[in-house]
Amino acid sequence: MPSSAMPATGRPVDGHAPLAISATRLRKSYGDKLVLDGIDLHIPAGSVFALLGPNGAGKTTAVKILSTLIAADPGSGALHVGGHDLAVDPQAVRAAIGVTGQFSAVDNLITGEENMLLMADLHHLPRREGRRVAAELLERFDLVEAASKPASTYSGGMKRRLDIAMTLVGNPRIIFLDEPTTGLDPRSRHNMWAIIRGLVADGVTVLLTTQYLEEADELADRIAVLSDGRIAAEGSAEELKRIVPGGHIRLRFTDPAAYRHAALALGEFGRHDESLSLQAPCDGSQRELRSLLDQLDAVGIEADELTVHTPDLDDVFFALTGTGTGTGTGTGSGTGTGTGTRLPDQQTKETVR
Ligand SMILES: Nc1ncnc2c1ncn2[C@@H]1O[C@H](COP(=O)(O)OP(=O)(O)OP(=O)(O)O)[C@@H](O)[C@H]1O
Repeated sequence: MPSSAMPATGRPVDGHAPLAISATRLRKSYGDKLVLDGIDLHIPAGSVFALLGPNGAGKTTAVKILSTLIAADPGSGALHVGGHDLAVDPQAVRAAIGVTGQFSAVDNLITGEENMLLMADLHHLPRREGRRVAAELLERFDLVEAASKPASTYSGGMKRRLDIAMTLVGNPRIIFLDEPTTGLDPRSRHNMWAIIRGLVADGVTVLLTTQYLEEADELADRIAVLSDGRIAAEGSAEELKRIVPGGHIRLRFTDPAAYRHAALALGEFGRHDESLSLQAPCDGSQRELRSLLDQLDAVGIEADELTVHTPDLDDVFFALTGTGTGTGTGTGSGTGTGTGTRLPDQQTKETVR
């Protein structure tokens, strides 16, 4: 969507969805450390937007600013959330949003239900309404059985669910989720994804930060890759994957002679002598695959293993940060490894826009 079609007011233009969050030239430094170097974010209502980056990239800082917890630096452009100007009416922004941070808001000393009722009190819900909302959310987040037990006895996944349920007590239409699945096991992570999808189906806008490439790929309509305080690339997962040439076929042999013949037939590229494997660039299309197999057939060689790798977000990240290739993680569908791929902490920047 062109940025000219995205006003900061939250109103729709040219039939586009209204913007739930809009930030221009968002800047933040801590002392002489520049954390956000003038980033732009335009997030349509009812969508999931992922801020993706390694430790220290500035994801939490962006969330803290947009949720009014800390101020942006002077010199930042306009910042609007829920149609409200952060500089003019932070109270209205607070009323429109819910925030689940990396550090849980759950009080471990009281029960899940008491935590929920406390939130209902904070939102000034009448007692009966508070009980109704708490019961509904405990049910929705599969916490009915645990509701009368102290939160200290909950697993990490249960605590995270309670945390989000508490965030929803005020029925926010915009939710910030700061690394919602960090530290969760694969099952809890998938449960959390289902919860997030449910929120979006209800029309809620979600800004989530994550270090997991797979999570952004699974959930987000749009993804911004934060690198060195700037957005190195932004787009849908598919758009981002198109900017990198990560596709290849990997052929593995057990017979060294067959390996050498295949290497000669295919033009000696992508040799890994130790593992007796060859890697040939391929866009994953039937035509390219057939052509490569025809070349092998012509010299009467059969590989013992053949895998097709299509570009995934690993490739995007490595291309954007110039840290090598993310080969070997997305074999087959190219959509991840099942447990989530975490970004490396160290990166160097290479702008690809
Ligand atoms: N209050 C603070 N004072 C000084 N430096 C800070 C402060 N808060 C954050 N930083 C620094 O700003 C940088 C960005 O931190 P931030 O927490 O926004 O990163 P992040 O992308 O959310 O990382 P993580 O995935 O580890 O949470 C880091 O280098 C961090 O050390």
